[in-house]
Amino acid sequence: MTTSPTLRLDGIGIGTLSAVSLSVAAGDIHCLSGPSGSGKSRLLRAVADLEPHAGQVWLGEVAQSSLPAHAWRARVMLVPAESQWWADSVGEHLPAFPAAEDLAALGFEASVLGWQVSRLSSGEKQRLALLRAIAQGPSALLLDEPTANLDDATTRRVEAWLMGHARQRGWPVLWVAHDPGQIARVASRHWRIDGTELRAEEVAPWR
Ligand SMILES: Nc1ncnc2c1ncn2[C@@H]1O[C@H](COP(=O)(O)OP(=O)(O)OP(=O)(O)O)[C@@H](O)[C@H]1O
Repeated sequence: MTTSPTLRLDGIGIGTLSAVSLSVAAGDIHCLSGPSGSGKSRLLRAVADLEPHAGQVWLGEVAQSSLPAHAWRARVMLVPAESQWWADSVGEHLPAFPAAEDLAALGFEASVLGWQVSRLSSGEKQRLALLRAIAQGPSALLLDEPTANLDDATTRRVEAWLMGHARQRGWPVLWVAHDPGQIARVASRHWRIDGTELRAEEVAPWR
């Protein structure tokens, strides 16, 4: 497998969405928007092999259907809007000690690893879910409104951090976003769900 694969959706059908096709190149970020309930999260779940769907997803030369679901999900990593936590402390969810620069970029010190999950705010959970996802060593990222609970300054920091990692590690990223400003800042392409279809939208020319 190549280290910097393209993520390709080929005729994905799920819920009311039919035959969604798009390609996200390595290191590139595409944003996905659309009205509430239009199917953004379900589309990401289909790409992550968490819901049955029509069509095929490719990561480079590897087809989703050729791998067990857990192996696919380890490569094509979904960070859902609401993260799940199963152990008591933050550190128990991480496979290794995170890089100091990643902790700092997300606004944490190393002591966060000893924090109880029950004390985390929504925004802390959201940032730590991102840290946990990248710690698994994915090859592609699916982000469902990853800054929804964050203030403006923190949002900008998280955007810069994600963009830097996507570029450096060659991840294709599919990112659900509602804010046109965010889409203009992070995305090279913008797809909008319109009924049963996905439409390409202009990305702001001043980007
Ligand atoms: N497993 C399922 N089976 C059937 N319908 C579902 C299932 N999961 C979600 N839905 C429905 O599919 C539609 C799309 O849901 P989805 O969560 O993808 O919306 P969304 O575009 O992400 O919305 P929002 O912006 O509000 O988060 C909704 O009407 C939802 O109720």
